[in-house]
Amino acid sequence: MAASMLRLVRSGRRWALAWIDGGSRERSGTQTGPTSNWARGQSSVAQLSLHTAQKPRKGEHKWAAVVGLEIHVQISSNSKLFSGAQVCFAAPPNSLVSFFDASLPGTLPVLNRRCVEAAVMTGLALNCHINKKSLFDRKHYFYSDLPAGYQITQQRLPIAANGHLTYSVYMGKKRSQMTTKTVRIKQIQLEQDSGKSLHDDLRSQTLIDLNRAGVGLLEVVLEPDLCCGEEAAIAVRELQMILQALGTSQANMAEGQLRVDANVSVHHPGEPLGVRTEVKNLNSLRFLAKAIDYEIQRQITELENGGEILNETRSFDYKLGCTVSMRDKEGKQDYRFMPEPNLPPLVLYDATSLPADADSQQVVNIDQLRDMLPELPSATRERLVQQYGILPEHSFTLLNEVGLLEFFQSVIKETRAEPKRVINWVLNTLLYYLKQQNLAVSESPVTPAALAELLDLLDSKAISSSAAKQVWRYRKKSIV
Ligand SMILES: Nc1ncnc2c1ncn2[C@@H]1O[C@H](COP(=O)(O)OP(=O)(O)OP(=O)(O)O)[C@@H](O)[C@H]1O
Ligand SMILES: [Mg+2]
Ligand SMILES: [Mg+2]
Repeated sequence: MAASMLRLVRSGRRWALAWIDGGSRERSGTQTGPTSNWARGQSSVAQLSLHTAQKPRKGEHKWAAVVGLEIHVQISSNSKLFSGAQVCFAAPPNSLVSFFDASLPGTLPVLNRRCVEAAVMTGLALNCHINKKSLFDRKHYFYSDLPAGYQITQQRLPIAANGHLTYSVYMGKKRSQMTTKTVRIKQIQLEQDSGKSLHDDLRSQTLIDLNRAGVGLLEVVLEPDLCCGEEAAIAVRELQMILQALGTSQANMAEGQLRVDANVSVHHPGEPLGVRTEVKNLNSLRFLAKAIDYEIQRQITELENGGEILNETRSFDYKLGCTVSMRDKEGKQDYRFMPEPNLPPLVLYDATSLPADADSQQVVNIDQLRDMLPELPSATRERLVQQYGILPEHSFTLLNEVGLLEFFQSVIKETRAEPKRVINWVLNTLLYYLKQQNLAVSESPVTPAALAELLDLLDSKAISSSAAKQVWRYRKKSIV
């Protein structure tokens, strides 16, 4: 035991004293021995030891990434969560601000029924338990675009909890096998959005726009069940389609109606989860996937080089393609949660609890909202497979590409050709071409009617398949 040292090492969020002998393996006072999980390397010191002194045995040093998302969804509503001020994207700064939104003393919150209904419908669509009683809390922090100094949210008892979201990914070596996966939903809470800070670098000043202050948000908190950037992006895309089908949010990421905070950690399979970092405010699926994958790689490299992961908040620099530290989270952020004194508990009803003399305008009835749920993307896909005999993976593509399902259905309506032939042309010819040209479906130079006509000619054997391809090439050239 020539070079033994007592070092402070980290295990998850805790610190402990451990012996490091000769840089090979650490021992702690409570758990010793070569097979102890704790000793096998949660800490950065242990990683360093294993890497410098011993060559890892095959398969011993695999890392697993763990990703949990917090998704902020702007509710589609004409007015804000607690005030009558209008909600509108890109209105002139500070033109949509009520006294309450600006936190003038003496103003009180009045809960927006539409936002509550949107939360219940979203919760039902995501297989959540809807709490018939939920509570509002104040979450305090200082930021110049938060005039009250706190955000009203649902910390203790949210409106919905314990749901799940199902999504499908391509797996296998050739990525040809579609697998259905599930991510658990911890909770959905109603909360206020903050205002916006506009930094004017020329004059070294920050301007505040309170139009967004108080807009109703749903925070959808996912359990840490995802494993990489691509999977996270697919799950968020599925959620986005569900919200759009419900009409509870337009969920347009470019307009900030859906923003994601990605929590990322790495650990060795079978060992406790690692320390997480949180990459804030990702507003595109591409950046979400990139930020997560970058962060996973950064953490692995950091740990393998003997460093440690701090529980910190980071942001994604999309120009450089990397994440950068914003602030250390651990210990510093105490939100001093307290019950919101100006809002009573939010009570919802269902058939079993609805009082006989209840005024339907004054109560929110969960069963009534369940009956109003529209067809959700998973059901639409199943219907398409059944109705048209197309492959399940084709039904995914039809829904994923904005406007493609409508295009496909318009062609179907106007042609005698078999749906299977239509789907082949829509996916392999039209979509392939649009992707090459970087065009949206709505920008397609070929209309559904033109494609239907072409497929009719093909169907009636008036033209051969190679002639149809020629017509296609000519048609798109003549229009572009
Ligand atoms: N070890 C971990 N690795 C990756 N993600 C994790 C890990 N532990 C928790 N998470 C994820 O972190 C998120 C925690 O979100 P939550 O809203 O509960 O708390 P918060 O981030 O501390 O608070 P805030 O809302 O202020 O950001 C969840 O999405 C959860 O799945
Ligand atoms: Mg959160
Ligand atoms: Mg968070």
